[in-house]
Amino acid sequence: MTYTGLDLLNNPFLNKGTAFTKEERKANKIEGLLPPFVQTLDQQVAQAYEQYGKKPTPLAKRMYLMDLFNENRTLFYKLFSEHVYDFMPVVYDPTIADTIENYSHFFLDPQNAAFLSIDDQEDMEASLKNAAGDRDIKLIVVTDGEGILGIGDWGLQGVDISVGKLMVYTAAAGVDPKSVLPVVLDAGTNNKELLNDDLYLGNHHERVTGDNYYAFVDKFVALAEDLFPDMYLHFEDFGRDNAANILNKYKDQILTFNDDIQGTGIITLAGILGALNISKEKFTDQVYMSFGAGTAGAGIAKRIFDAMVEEGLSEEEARKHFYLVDKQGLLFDDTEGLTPEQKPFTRSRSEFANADELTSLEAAVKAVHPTILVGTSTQPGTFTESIIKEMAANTARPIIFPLSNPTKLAEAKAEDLLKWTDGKALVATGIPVDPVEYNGVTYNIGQANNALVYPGLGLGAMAVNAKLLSDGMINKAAHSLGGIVDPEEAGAAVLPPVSKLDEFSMTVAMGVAQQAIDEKLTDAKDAKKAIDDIKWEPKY
Ligand SMILES: NC(=O)c1ccc[n+]([C@@H]2O[C@H](COP(=O)([O-])OP(=O)(O)OC[C@H]3O[C@@H](n4cnc5c(N)ncnc54)[C@H](O)[C@@H]3O)[C@@H](O)[C@H]2O)c1
Ligand SMILES: O=C(O)C[C@H](O)C(=O)O
Ligand SMILES: [Mn+2]
Repeated sequence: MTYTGLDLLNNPFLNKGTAFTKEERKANKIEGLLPPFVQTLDQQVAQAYEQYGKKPTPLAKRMYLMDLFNENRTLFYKLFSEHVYDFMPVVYDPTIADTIENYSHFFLDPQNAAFLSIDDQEDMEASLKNAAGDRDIKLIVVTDGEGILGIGDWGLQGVDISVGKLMVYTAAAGVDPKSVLPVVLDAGTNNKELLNDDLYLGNHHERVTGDNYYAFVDKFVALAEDLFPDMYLHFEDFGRDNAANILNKYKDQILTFNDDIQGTGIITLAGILGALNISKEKFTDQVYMSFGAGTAGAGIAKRIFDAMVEEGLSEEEARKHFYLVDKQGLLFDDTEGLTPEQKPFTRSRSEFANADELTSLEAAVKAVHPTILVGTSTQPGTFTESIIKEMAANTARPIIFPLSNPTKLAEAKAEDLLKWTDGKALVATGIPVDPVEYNGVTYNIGQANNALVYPGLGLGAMAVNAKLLSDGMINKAAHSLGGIVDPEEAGAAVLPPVSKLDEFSMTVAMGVAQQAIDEKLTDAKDAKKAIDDIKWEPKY
């Protein structure tokens, strides 16, 4: 289809704004619809960056960038690619949390998303077709908004996480923005604030659950597969009761990925391997404690467990290294309300003289002496000074990752963790953190956020159009992030810096694509060529 006139200027995938040449303006019936001076992309970028710099807050900056995104994707991504480090916390986490909480009130533009309602399922096929238009969709990020970051149920407003995750795919890994589709499944919301808000743009009823909910998800997956057969389907921020069920249902049938379970597992494993490169300790000697054992917490534990088994431990031996702490305290095999994902990692009460007292993180840390403590609890400030000092008293280089997002929910601040452990802690955080000065050393803080890995993983899998996302491909991604940071340098980070996100996304993509070829999950033969062929760059 050829777009001309205002249809062209209003199409963000094709619009070049003031960069349309005189010839293009004539040929496309837009002469006189733009100021006469023809700009280069670089001039447009300079102008946009100047305006960006004048916005007073991260939220104002994000809203300005979203305007740009709505107008002209090429310009948006050119600017983003030149300022990845600065823009990540503005475009993505943590600022995205503010726009999700206020989505209905801020609403201006649907951003080419598909809004699928459980109440209008007969429209689903048309909705997906309408949203795709004449674009060839290769990547969908879908959410139902029930477990947005750690801020809970935001119903339809969660669509912003689908849009935001996709932005990072393009900025980090060069996924063609024309080939992506953000989707929200609106099954209702249990957020009272939204249900009582006349301006809320989603379904004003409680969440539909059980068979009707799963039938809705099934219908979406089947239609999306049918309409877009080469698609990579990324699930994001589903609730704890559904996320793993959905992944388990589809992962052996289609090319699909759950970011909170698998992406977080990969980046946390990579961070632990990075930390052990610094401390020179052995992976299979570690004692792992998870605080918060929901979608992410249990997903991470499973990945670390699988890696220990790959290192040669039997499953039984490996299991002995894991301790999960959730609302109930340390999880035992007879604890009430265990999820299926928690069950493999529960302990027996007979292992402890004081098992009934292990109902808090502090008691569990005292009893177990973990060497690794990962927070995915959504409970801010819960890694207290006394807990961290207790941990540090029993291990030389405690590995401590407070991963709950956004910033206001983090279990601890990196600078406190370093101070409380006299610089010994090996820290990574979920959100970006500036380097910490302590006792004359500059500590770089790794960001253990799945955004460091899902773009490369997805690009690699999409480039070769893999049949499935295998454990081997996932494992390869986790092992692709080493070798970038010099572990001998004082204050070295446990993960590579976000400023090199585009570079190491390619390493991840190459590893993943090659693994798919080796496992015969694709007809492609040449990983590099497949990636070069699919990779998009922002230029006119
Ligand atoms: N850094 C990353 O890449 C990354 C990735 C995914 C999730 N996360 C963060 O992890 C957090 C959890 O996300 P999720 O998707 O697993 O959510 P979830 O709701 O599935 O899990 C949260 C878990 O924490 C538990 N919990 C709540 N209060 C607790 C308490 N007082 N003590 C102990 N446990 C408690 C809940 O029972 C639940 O099991 C969020 O803040 C999210 O932003 C970070
Ligand atoms: O969105 C993020 O920043 C990471 C993660 O997927 C989360 O849910 O917190
Ligand atoms: Mn998430």
